[in-house]
Amino acid sequence: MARKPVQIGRGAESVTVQQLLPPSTDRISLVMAPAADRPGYWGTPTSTLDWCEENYVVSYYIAEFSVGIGSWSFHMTLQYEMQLLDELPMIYSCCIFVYCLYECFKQEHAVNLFSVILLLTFSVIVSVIYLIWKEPVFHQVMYAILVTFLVFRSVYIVTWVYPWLKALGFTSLSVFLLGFVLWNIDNMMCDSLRSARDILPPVVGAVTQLHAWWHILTGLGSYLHILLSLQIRSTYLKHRPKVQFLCGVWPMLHIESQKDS
Ligand SMILES: CCCCCCCC/C=C\CCCCCCCC(=O)N[C@@H](CO)[C@H](O)/C=C/CCCCCCCCCCCCC
Ligand SMILES: [Ca+2]
Ligand SMILES: [Zn+2]
Repeated sequence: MARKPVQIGRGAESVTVQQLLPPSTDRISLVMAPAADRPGYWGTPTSTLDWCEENYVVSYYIAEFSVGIGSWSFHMTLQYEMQLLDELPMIYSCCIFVYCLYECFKQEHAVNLFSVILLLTFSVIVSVIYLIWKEPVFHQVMYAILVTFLVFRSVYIVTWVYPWLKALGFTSLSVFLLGFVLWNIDNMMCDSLRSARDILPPVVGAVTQLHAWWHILTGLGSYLHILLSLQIRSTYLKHRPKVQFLCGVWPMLHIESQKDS
């Protein structure tokens, strides 16, 4: 698991071990031992998770560099409210993707009220439980369940319905799973990674921020998964979708306008 903030005391009066040390200790520790967290603008972390990336080492205002508005606010501040902005939308967006992929072979404009209510209820229950029981593993398991539903449905569709979409489906899955592997290594081998960063040149050290790779790879994997969902749905609706590569590298979906058909 990611490290939980080491805290002395509770609430507003609490301080981290690092804050009790004189500023010079911080600098010495950079040479003598794995780089340590520093105090920063946003105060003591109140989030229930604190990732392996050393806090406030690059900027006094940013605890951890990251991506996306919710994730960026969480990593920048390590405040509990911002953590919710990062984590709860994962559940909501994943529920939307589950709905799309399980309802993709329905007529245009059809709405399955039962699925909508089921997924809405799931989202509300997960949110309420997570607001009361601040256990990150609970959120992670709920998210993993939703991703597993997506994986099984995608594998079914690319195996039995549209086999020509196998490459896209399995690329999306592999990229996402590679991100998950790196996320686990970052959590389990944090001390070794921090020690390595102490002796590596800064640019090489930055590449060992595996949580950042998790964000890059899940971002890419999710993008490819959305592309796959769009392909499936528009193929079903006979819109003749085609994956085209912007500048020869970036995959995008091209759908011919209705009057061309
Ligand atoms: C067939 C391909 C499947 C791809 C699925 C794509 C699903 C996309 C769904 C939502 C997109 C949002 C993802 C962005 C997440 C950004 C937020 C984030 O990473 N926050 C972290 C902190 O910054 C957060 O705390 C991390 C939580 C990690 C939870 C780990 C979940 C485990 C995933 C399990 C995968 C199981 C695969 C099972 C295969 C059978
Ligand atoms: Ca950290
Ligand atoms: Zn993150």
